[in-house]
Amino acid sequence: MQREKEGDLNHSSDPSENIKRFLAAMDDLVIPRFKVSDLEKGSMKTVIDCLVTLRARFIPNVVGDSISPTSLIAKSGSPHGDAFSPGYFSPLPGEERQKVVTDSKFQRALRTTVISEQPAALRHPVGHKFHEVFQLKQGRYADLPEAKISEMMKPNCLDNAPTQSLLSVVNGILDESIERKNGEISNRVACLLRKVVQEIERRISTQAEHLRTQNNLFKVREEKYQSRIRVLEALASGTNDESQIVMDQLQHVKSERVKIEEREKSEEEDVIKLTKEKDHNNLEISTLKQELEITKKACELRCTNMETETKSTQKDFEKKLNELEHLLENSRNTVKELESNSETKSQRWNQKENIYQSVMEFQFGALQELRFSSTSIKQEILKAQNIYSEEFDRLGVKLKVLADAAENYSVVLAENRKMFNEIQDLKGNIRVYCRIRPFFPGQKEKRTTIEYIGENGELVVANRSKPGKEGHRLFKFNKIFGPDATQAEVFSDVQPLIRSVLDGYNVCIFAYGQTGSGKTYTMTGPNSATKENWGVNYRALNDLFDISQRRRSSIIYEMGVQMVEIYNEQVRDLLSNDGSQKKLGILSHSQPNGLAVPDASMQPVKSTSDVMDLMDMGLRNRAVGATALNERSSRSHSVLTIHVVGRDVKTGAPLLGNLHLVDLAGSERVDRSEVVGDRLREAQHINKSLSALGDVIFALAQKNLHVPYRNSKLTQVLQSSLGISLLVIFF
Ligand SMILES: Nc1ncnc2c1ncn2[C@@H]1O[C@H](COP(=O)(O)OP(=O)(O)OP(=O)(O)O)[C@@H](O)[C@H]1O
Repeated sequence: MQREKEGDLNHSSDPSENIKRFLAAMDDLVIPRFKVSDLEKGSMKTVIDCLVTLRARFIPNVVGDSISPTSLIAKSGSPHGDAFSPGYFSPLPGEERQKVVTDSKFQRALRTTVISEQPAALRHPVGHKFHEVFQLKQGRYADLPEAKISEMMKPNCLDNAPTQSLLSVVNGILDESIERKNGEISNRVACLLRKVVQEIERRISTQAEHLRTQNNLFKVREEKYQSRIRVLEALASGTNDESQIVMDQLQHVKSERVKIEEREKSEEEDVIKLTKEKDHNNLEISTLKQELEITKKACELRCTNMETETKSTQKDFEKKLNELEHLLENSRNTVKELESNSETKSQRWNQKENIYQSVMEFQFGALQELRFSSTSIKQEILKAQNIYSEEFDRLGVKLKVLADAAENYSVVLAENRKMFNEIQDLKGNIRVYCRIRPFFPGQKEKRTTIEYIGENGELVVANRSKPGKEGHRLFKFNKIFGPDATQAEVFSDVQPLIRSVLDGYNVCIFAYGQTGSGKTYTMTGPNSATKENWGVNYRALNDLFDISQRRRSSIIYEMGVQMVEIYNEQVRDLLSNDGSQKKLGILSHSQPNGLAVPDASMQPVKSTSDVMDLMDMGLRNRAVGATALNERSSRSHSVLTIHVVGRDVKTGAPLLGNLHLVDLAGSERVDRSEVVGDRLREAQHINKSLSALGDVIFALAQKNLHVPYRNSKLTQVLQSSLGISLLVIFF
């Protein structure tokens, strides 16, 4: 085919040969083909199918009917168009295609006449005759023999004659008649002329018909093309929108590309950085590898050690395993024993279970009884509840009475307090008790000077150096405690006065006597005293806190302690923490709170133990010196003052009371103590202050207007309390 298209010069001039070559080409292309006999029979269906398939193979995009026969003719370009005539390529079916085939033959006839009339005329016998007619141009048509004209007049004789030849015949006849001047034409020529003209007319009408058909076809195709154009236009407009979207996308892609480029740049930088890091890491890895190598070697060494250890351990394990197996054997034996024991135990448990079962049954019976009794108890409880509610009502009434009584209690208490203190007053503001110290071990009791101890405080002391009445002296005291009197008995007479302190009175308790006469013993107690040996101080303080605790619902008390010593007419603080021995000043006028030495430390106390701790501290600080009479003789007055501040809970009225516990210095005569120098001076100060105290007490007892407080530091310190105090003096 290609060769045919390219106008291969080797093609044969024989059409049947050409058809064979065509069919061979079809076989090469594996296209279903027609047979030569089909062409001979005129059956065109297989031929057309073959050609359609061929066309579809080589021109796949062209629809069958879109190719006009003319275009196919032009394409074929073959001068031997019998096998490849335009009609064979036409897709028109049936009659129409047949027409086209016919028309094509006509056209071919016309064309061959116009373009190359000679070869067509040569191929057809009638054409040959027409050639001969044409050759008659030099002769005359009128002179044609009748037989020849008759042959030309035969039907179908002119069918294959070229139209140009026919027209030449007509022209020739007409020219010939014009040349004859008279215009006559023979009948034979006229018949020939008519025949030729009729053939020409027939051909023209056929051509016109064909043109009409073609025109219709073209119209139909035009409409088709128009609709296709519209579709394509629609598609083109759609394509515009799409192209716009594509442009946007392209823009977006460009921006994305820029971003990607930037990212690539940063990634490149990262890559550089990473490469550096990689180098660094590689370096580290190489060092690590070296370390690893070293470690590996060490590990190998360790492994070898461990292997040796493992072997030894394995041996140990094997030994232990043997031991364990032995133990296991023992254990098995034990288990067997235990199993037999457990068997006996289980039998015992079964027995016990039976016992428990019977006990349970008994308990169940008891439970039933308990249930009965609980219901009866419930009833009793209900009864009791009723009784209780009645009782509560009655109690409420009684409680009201009690509340009323409590209202009056504080009034009664105040009255009671007043009466109590009046009784104390009646007993005397100043009480002087005498306590006789027992003989020390080794002293002869026959050498006693005490002749008589009366019931009412009379004491007769014998002075054996003086004869007669002068040898006996009578002393009168509020009470005399004999050598056998206990600490508790001594305190019992003082005890009521402690209560008065909490009622707002000032109480002074002195211990007066010679060195070694038992002042400290009476006031404090012996060294490391037990509760039984406690002196007046401890017992008084204990009572003070006890009573204050009992009264806390009506009066709240706060207590503070001061402890000073008067040594050589100088006042020192015994409770100072810094241990300073600074001299303290004394206020000349009595203060409402009873504080005569304001600069002395005031330590708040909440319990007896607090005070005891402070007293221990004070006693340690107290100046103690040795004399011929007593190794532990104190030559200073110690004054322990408990300041009590009370506040009535209801009224808020304040209460101020002071308790002075005074352990006076030894009152022995100077000549007897056989002291000189500093000791003599100490003794003189002591005697002077004791004498001043005696004067003050005498003036108070006599109720003198003038009381000489200013004669000693001792009386000055106690001035605020001595005037309105209850005084107790122990001799
Ligand atoms: N009633 C008593 N019963 C038993 N022992 C006593 C009694 N009174 C005092 N003593 C003892 O007598 C000794 C002297 O007593 P204490 O120290 O109390 O005398 P003092 O008058 O305080 O002497 P100073 O003036 O030196 O302080 C102490 O050993 C004491 O235990």
